[in-house]
Amino acid sequence: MDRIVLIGMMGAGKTTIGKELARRSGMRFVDCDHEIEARTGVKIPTIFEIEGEEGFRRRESQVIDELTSCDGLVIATGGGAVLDPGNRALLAERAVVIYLNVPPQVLWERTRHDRNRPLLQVPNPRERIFALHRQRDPLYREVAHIIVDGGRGNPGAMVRQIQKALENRRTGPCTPST
Ligand SMILES: Nc1ncnc2c1ncn2[C@@H]1O[C@H](COP(=O)(O)OP(=O)(O)OP(=O)(O)O)[C@@H](O)[C@H]1O
Ligand SMILES: O=C(O)C1=C[C@@H](O)[C@@H](O)[C@H](O)C1
Ligand SMILES: [Mg+2]
Repeated sequence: MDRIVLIGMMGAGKTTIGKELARRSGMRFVDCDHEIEARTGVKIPTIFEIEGEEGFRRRESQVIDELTSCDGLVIATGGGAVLDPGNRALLAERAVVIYLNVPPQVLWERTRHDRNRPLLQVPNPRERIFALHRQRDPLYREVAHIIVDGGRGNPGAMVRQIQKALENRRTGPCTPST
């Protein structure tokens, strides 16, 4: 299937890894968050302010439906894309879904200085990351065809690991001939 979707928490590396994976695979990279910002002409925190999380999620589902209908794309989803059962079904059916699994402490270290994540604008953002991770980890696993440990290793090494896993899916794991 000529369509790859990256899922995982805020800060898991979906944008970083997705861009590099697309470059090396001769595919086009698209980021659902950026697509929503381009269509609305405002940043995500502004959408949350005006339309609430519910309004943002409606836009997110629309973009997921459209992008997963196009071929040749590496798609980075927003961290909450798997919350909606309809999104989960579309993703699992239409794409090879890769979960970038990163421990919450690492996610916290990567996102702590970023102001562009409305769900982290709370008195204790670290606790929030841990809670979101507990809630979402089972959903990411439910949808994923491939799970990669994204907490260690530089992005280049992770992309190679993903390419190998994709190749194994296509051809089956290599078994020694007797
Ligand atoms: N494998 C990695 N090793 C070290 N740092 C990384 C790795 N992957 C990403 N990072 C860094 O972590 C930060 C978050 O990465 P990125 O923006 O790609 O995450 P994301 O999953 O797209 O987050 P969001 O859901 O908020 O868009 C960036 O500063 C990036 O440089
Ligand atoms: O984890 C989430 O629910 C979110 C993650 C970001 O990618 C954005 O999609 C938005 O900030 C919501
Ligand atoms: Mg991103």
